[in-house]
Amino acid sequence: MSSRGWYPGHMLVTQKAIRELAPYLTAFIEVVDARAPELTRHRPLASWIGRTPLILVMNKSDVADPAVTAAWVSWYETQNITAVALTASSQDAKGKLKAAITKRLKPPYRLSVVGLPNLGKSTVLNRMVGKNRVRTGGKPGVTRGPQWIRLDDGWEWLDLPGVVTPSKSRDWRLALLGVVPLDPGDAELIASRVWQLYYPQADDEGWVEWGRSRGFLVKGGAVDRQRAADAVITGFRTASLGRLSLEQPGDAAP
Ligand SMILES: Nc1nc2c(ncn2[C@@H]2O[C@H](COP(=O)(O)OP(=O)(O)OP(=O)(O)O)[C@@H](O)[C@H]2O)c(=O)[nH]1
Repeated sequence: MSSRGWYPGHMLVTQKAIRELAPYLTAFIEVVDARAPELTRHRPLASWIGRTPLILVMNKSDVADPAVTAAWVSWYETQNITAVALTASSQDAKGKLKAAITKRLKPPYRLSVVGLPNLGKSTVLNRMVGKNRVRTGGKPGVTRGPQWIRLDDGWEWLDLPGVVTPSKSRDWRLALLGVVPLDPGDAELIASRVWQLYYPQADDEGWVEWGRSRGFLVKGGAVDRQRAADAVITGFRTASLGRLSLEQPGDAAP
C-alpha cells in the first residue's frame, strides 16, 4: 500500500529542503528501528545530504534482541557508518548519543533529526533539547518552518518536521513496526508471521491457540481471531512476548 495520502504532506521534509540545509549542518541524525535498521533507513537520504555526515540512531533498542543489535553495531563499523543503539525513551539516551557524536565529529555541533514515521524522532529530539523545544506547528494556519534550538552547551538542533516518506511501504514488517498504518485486514497474516519468528516450530495457527489460552473468545467459544492477532502484534511491539529483531546483518538487502 502507498504511504502517500495518509501522512500529511506538510510534515514531509522534501529532498530540496534537505539538500539546502545540509551545508549548514555538522551531521544529520537518522533514526531507524533497531529491530530492522536497514529496512527502516531512508535510502535516498545519503545522496541528498552530500558530504554532510550521517549518524544512525538505532532506536527502540529496548524492544530489539540485544545480541542482534550488537551484531548490527559491529556490522555498521565494518561499513564505516557510525551507528548508536539507543532507547530514546530512557534517561541515559542523551549522554549516550552526545558521546557518539563527539567521538565522531568536532564542534560546532549543528544537528537535525530525520527518519521515517514513528521511529522516535521527536523522542530523540526532546531528549536532546529537554525543555528548550519550541513547538510552533500543529494548528492550522501556524507556519511550521525549521526552527533552531540553541542550547547552553553550545549545541544547536534544527527542529525540522523531519519525516521522510517510506519507500518500501509494501513490506509487512513496516506495518508491524508502525512505520506505515497496519490494515486491520492484514493483522492475522502479520500475527502468523510474527508467531513463526518467535516459535519457528509452531504451526500456522499457533497464535490462534495462544489466543484461546488467553481467553480471547467470541460467543459460542470460537477464538476471537482479530483480538488474538492484535494481541500478538502488541506483544511484539511492547516486547511482552519477547525482544525480537526482524532483520539481521547479512540478510539479503531488503
Ligand atoms: N520502546 C520504545 N518506544 C519508543 C522509543 N522512542 C520512542 N518510542 C515510541 O515510539 C512512538 C513514536 O515516537 P515519536 O517520537 O513520536 O516518533 P516520530 O518519529 O517523531 O514520529 P512521527 O512524528 O510520526 O514521524 C511513540 O509511541 C514513542 O513513545 C524507545 O526508545 N523505545
